[in-house]
Order: sequence, then C-alpha cells, then structure tokens
Amino acid sequence: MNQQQEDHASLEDRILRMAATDASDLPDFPDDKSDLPSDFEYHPEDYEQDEMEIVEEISESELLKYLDQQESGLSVAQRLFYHELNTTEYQRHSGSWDLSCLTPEAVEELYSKGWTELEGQLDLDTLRGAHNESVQLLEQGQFIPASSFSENDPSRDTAARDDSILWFDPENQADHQKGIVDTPPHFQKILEFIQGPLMHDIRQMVRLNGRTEYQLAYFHPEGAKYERHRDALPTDNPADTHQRRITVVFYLNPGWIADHGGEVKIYSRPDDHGLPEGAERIVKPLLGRILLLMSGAVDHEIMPCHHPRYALTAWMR
Ligand SMILES: O=C(O)CCC(=O)C(=O)O
Ligand SMILES: [Fe+2]
Repeated sequence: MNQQQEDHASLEDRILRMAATDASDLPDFPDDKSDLPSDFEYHPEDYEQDEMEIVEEISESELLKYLDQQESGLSVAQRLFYHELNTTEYQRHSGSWDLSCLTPEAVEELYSKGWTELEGQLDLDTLRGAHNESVQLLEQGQFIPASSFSENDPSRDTAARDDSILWFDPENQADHQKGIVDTPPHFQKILEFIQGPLMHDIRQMVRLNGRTEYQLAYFHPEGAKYERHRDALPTDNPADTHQRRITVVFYLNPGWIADHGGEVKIYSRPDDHGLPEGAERIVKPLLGRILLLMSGAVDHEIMPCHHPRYALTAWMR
C-alpha cells in the first residue's frame, strides 16, 4: 500500500464513521471517568451492533451522497490506478504504455472523467450475431425481470429499473433458475475480447482483484428505463474483492435512431459545493459502441426506450 492510500480512510471506515455520527444514542465519553454513573459498564460490542443496524437501514443513494461529501467518488476511484495518469510527466511516456486495444487517450479519459467511449473493437459479423442471439434468448423466455433479484442485495433500489436480464457464466455452469444461460457463440467472441485484450489493458492500468461478471440486459420498447444510479460504492482498497471497479457496456442495437430512445445519460461529478461541475453527457447505444466507466465514480441513467434495446455489461472487480 502506498503513502497516498494510507492517508485515506477505507470504505468500511468511512461508512462506520457515518454510522457513528448518526448514532445520537452513543455515549459521550467523558475524559474524566468519574462523570459516568457508577453502574455504567461500557461494552463496545453493544454499540458496534447499533452501528451495523443503522448502515443496513439507509438506501444506496443516501450512502453514496454521504460518501461523496467526504471525498468525490472519482478521487477515490483514481487511486485504483497504478499511476496518476493526468500528469505531463506520465503522459510523455504514453507511447510506451503496454496497450493492446485501448488508446492512451481513452485510458487518460477514463482516469480524469471516470468514463470513456470506444468504437470499432469488434467485427460487424460478431456484433450482428450477438444481436440475433439476444433476440433468440428473448424469444426463448430466458430473461428475468431485474427487479426480481432485489432480495440478493437489499440496498439496491431495483424498482429503479424496468429491464430484464440474464447472466453468462464463462465456465458455462448454466442454472436457469438463477438466470444463468450457456454463452452463445457470438457472445463467446465478445467475452473472449473482454477477457483477452481489454482485460490485459485494464490490468496494466487499474488494480483489479476479483471476478468479472457478464450480464445481458433487455429493455422493452414500452418506455423501459433505468433511473439514475451508480454501479458500486467507491473504493480504493486494492484488497477489496466485493465492489465492482470497472463497468464495460457493449451496445447491440443495429440501426439505432434517435426515436428509439434508450440513450445513456452520464451525470457530471459534483464540485466541492455539491453542484454539477459540467454538463450531462449523452451516449447513444449504437451497435459496436462500448462504454467504460469507473463503477464507483459515475452516476448514469438509461432514458426511456421506444424500441427493443440490448446491451451486454461486464463488471470487473
Ligand atoms: O445499458 C446501459 O447503457 C448501462 C447499464 C447499466 O447501467 C447497468 O446495468 O448498471
Ligand atoms: Fe449502471
């Protein structure tokens, strides 16, 4: 762990700090122990229990708001990078960064804004094939409403999303009860790209320490949307295996036009006064476009869809 990281509280510490400030029933501990009632016994475990209950009660968005007030999610997420990429010193050597598919500009943008877009990484045949496979999976009834997964993660506001999802498991441990299906051949190629060149590049730049999951989402054309949210809590702990670190979204919508809707709105990060620092940005879900996000740093939303919309999301931990 480097000096920079030691100076910052871990995610757990920051959450517990909040719990402690909210817990008005915590005793004011006097320096002079004689102020305590004579029969008072302090069992720290009792209060730790209270703190945990408070953490469970607050919603994910409230928790994020509080964490952002302590430090912006982007600053926290930037410490997952091995280097400070926005220095002239580091950028001068960008030609020698060992990248197989990403450009140095894309990596710099991911670092400095928390997100970037890529194009032209996969051939049209694979992309069109994956779109056709998505339609087949829908016709086979393989998708499950995302909101029905809420019991797995009580802090997630699953009412915020109208999409239906399924999971690909590269080891092909199909379990249809849990929404896991065999990976069809064109999706297999996309997964190979993610696990190969893309993972290679991201690993060079960002500390990863966990498994990657693959979710295919279908948004129905009767206005399905996904309200503003973030994919993870901001963490800079290299040992964390739980929080998602990088979100990769592959759009699979041939012939997309503005009337189809389903654009992604990317929210600008808040400044020191909690106000948006810049304008919101729109990403169109065009076939072959890829959106990369620092999962703990960037709020985003999916606008209402007026045409079937498919996207594959990979979350790297
Ligand atoms: O489909 C997209 O554009 C993004 C999906 C997303 O935000 C999510 O699944 O968390
Ligand atoms: Fe998301």
